[in-house]
Amino acid sequence: MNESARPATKTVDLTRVPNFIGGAFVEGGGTTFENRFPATDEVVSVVTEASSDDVDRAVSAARKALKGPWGRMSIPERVALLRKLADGINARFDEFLKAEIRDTGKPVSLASHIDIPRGAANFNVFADQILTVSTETFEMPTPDGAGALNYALRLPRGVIGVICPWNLPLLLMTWKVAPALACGNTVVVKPSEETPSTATLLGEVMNEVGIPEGVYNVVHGFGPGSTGEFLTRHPDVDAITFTGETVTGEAIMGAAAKGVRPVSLELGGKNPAIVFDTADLDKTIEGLGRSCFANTGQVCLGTERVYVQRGIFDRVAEALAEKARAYAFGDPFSKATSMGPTISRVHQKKVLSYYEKARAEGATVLAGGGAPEVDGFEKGYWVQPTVWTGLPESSAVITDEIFGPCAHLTPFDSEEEGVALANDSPYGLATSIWTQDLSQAHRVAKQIEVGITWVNCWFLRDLRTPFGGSKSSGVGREGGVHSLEFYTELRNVCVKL
Ligand SMILES: NC(=O)c1ccc[n+]([C@@H]2O[C@H](COP(=O)([O-])OP(=O)(O)OC[C@H]3O[C@@H](n4cnc5c(N)ncnc54)[C@H](O)[C@@H]3O)[C@@H](O)[C@H]2O)c1
Ligand SMILES: O=C/C=C/C=C(\O)C(=O)O
Repeated sequence: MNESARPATKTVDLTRVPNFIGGAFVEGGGTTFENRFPATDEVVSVVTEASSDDVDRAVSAARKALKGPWGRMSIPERVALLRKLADGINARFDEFLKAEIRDTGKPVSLASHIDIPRGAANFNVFADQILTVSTETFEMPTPDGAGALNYALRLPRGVIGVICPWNLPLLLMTWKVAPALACGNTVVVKPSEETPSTATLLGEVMNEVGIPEGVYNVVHGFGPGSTGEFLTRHPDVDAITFTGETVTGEAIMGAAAKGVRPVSLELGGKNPAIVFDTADLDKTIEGLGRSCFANTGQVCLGTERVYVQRGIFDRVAEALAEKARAYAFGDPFSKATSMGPTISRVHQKKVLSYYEKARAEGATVLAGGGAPEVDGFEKGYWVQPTVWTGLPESSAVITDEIFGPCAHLTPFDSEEEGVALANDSPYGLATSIWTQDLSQAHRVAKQIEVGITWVNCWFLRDLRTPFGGSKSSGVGREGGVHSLEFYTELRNVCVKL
């Protein structure tokens, strides 16, 4: 037991979700708002919104922690605590799992294999990374012949504002918090208003393992005119890392400009898949089935545009439609359920509005196109996995990020045409290329204007690799040493010998 560990606080009451500031759970000074279970529309908790003063207290607690034991810890001491955090989440796996499912409605089969394991693993990934990172030195000659030595110091940036989305709440939050802490920073986290629970529960684990108070803080609320904006405009926040919609990223980049704070932005996408006629059809359909429909299509790396070489178009279209029809809706806590609802009534209506738009524009609906009736869960925010073809590339269904379980298929003839279609988007986050001609794979991968390209696979993640978007899909890269580049600042020291 870490001697600095404080006794575990009583299990936090997630039916009235508090903020977590300076190591203590506190009611927010703002309003309260409801948190609903997306499968039934039932209110599962009330969340206390942080006020501007609460955000200020959280930033002050984070600043103070930098000057306390945390700021004096060695890298091995921080690493030991990061590993305890991973262990602490795993020790309470079922609590995190239940909280994540209640907030998101995602099936237990998904949350238990992706969200919670990765939410814990991220701490070990960056514990490893920080132990092996090096800096640089240069010897230089000087006129007097004695020379000089230059060496770089890698220092924490300070207080990091962390703003998270609702689609992979724990995973995407610790994807930022883990490297931030590994580098010796402190954080103020603003979870999505849709998914407050797991970030709050992590506060308890922070106390259990002995993370000093103020290192990790959680403030709940919304964006504009609320907690998110209070945080990004707070003058004592040294850097901001954000994952969410592109339009939000633009607002946050603007807020960060005052005080010249660095930002890391992981933003929206409208990801293409390019299927060549040499593709292995079984592997391609398995991969596209996941990339189009996983997490009810609420994955930033997911596919919403599928370009298929004409010779195999009909086979791919029918096989993908069959995949869409095979999903089982139902109780997210049941292992038999393979697709959950969307996150909210608002998002469900957004997705269904595109389904209507496609129908109105004369799309051929190969599968889905509406909302399913789910026995016992009639009030849930359900949408059908949907496959279309026949729309012009100018359709909003093909240009806008829908963030639902839907994809439009377009045939193409030449490789050049396939590449041009895939690149015809202001977004540039991810793509997948399906071909057994690996020369073609390498040639095409170099031309697609995205941050991440998968060949004959999807969402295969080596966490040491650079992760991020090009064009309107982001600024910067996180993952491996790239996260350390964002969460530290390099200082060069030149010593005259
Ligand atoms: N690139 C990636 O790695 C990645 C990963 C997951 C999700 N996303 C994107 O996130 C979006 C879905 O998530 P979302 O709906 O939660 O995104 P969102 O932009 O609506 O909200 C994200 C977070 O930002 C906060 N926020 C909103 N406006 C703000 C403002 N003006 N100032 C400060 N904070 C503000 C929200 O409260 C929330 O916590 C999709 O576009 C998806 O593509 C991207
Ligand atoms: O919805 C977006 C998913 C992002 C996934 C990661 O950031 C990751 O796998 O580290």
